[in-house]
Amino acid sequence: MAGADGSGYGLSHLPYGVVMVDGHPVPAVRIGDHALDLRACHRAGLLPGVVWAEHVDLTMLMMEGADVWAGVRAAVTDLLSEDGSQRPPDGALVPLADVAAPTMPFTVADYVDFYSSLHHATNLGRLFRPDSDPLLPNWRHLPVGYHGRAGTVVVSGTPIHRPVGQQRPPQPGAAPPVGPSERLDIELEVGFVTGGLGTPLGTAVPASAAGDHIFGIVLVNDWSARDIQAWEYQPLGPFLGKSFATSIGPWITPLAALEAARVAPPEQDPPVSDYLRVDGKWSFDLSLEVAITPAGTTTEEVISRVSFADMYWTMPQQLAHATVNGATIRAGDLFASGTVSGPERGTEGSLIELTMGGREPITIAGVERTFLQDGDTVTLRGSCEGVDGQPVVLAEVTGTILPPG
Ligand SMILES: O=C(O)/C=C/C(=O)CC(=O)CC(=O)O
Ligand SMILES: [Ca+2]
Ligand SMILES: [Mg+2]
Repeated sequence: MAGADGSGYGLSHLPYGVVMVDGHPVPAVRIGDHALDLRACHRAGLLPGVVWAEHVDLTMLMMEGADVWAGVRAAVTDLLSEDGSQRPPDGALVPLADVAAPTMPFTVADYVDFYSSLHHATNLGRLFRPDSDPLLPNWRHLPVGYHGRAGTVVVSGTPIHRPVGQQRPPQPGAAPPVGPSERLDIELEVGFVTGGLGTPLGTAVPASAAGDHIFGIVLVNDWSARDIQAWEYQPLGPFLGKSFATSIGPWITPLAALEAARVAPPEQDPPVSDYLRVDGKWSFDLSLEVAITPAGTTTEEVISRVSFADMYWTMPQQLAHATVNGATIRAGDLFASGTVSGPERGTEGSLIELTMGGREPITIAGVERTFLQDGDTVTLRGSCEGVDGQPVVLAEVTGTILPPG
């Protein structure tokens, strides 16, 4: 479509989301600064699949499975191409400025967060467990993860209340204080969302079949209260320190839009178990960044830039691992990568790393920070190249910190 080239939302991208049409949420595809109303296109008989387009979000499109996703993408590409065989129905192309704020694009079924960056795991191991090896013995053998809270996954733009919780006592044996987190942090992550009718209980998804199950990807901010986390997490892992909110982008980038960004994953040493072996270019060369606008200013500064390409564990390995015990996956399951950090200073995906555990404040837009203050706004961004050489811009994820609710 005219004007979409160069915007990050051209014909080679076509991410899925939900927009409000006459006060009703409808599935849509973003093209430039417009949304294509997929319900209107489906009602006009222009898109495959059965009833998904009448649903309030993308969950039923996700359930339709990979053949319908490919068919919808081909049909939408044709509708939006200058030389396509069909035109969108009248009124189906809506300026984004005319639709309400970003809407949650799907109903999150289950939410898992991995820990797949070697650099992040090493940095956090040093900070949380200074007296042991930073990487625990399992780390290079399986993609470590935890189950998060699906109901508190929110769309970009949702304000985030500072969590209250129990924290480590000032000295051993003293009562733990309860109060607002003073070490509120972010985690820069990339998540993938699965689709299909659901796998039967007791069956595993082979790593080689992952592509059939992955609907698309979104940027994720796994907000983390480090003081609550540090006191609660042993022996069962993060709980309330991360369950208060997780933010995702409003537009889901289809896997098909990432073909030109595929790169070979880093070599894994020692070799992994058979069920975790996967061939092909399953890493993605996405350029990611974290920007903060400190409270009381209007100036945003980028505090970290990192590539997603050298994550140690890949999406097919994460999916194969999450199901090797026979656990099911469903449409709308969200699997986040874990914090994306690189090896150098300035490539860390969290404040706890950027500030060495809060010991070395950084200056953001002229303001000193260790952890987040009320009124700070955090924005995550990501992009790569599309198959036509045009940019593919992942929907940004933003959130402003509010005092405890
Ligand atoms: O090492 C730890 O105990 C804690 C790690 C995290 O907080 C990170 C986490 O949520 C997983 C990730 O984002 O990589
Ligand atoms: Ca995380
Ligand atoms: Mg979270």
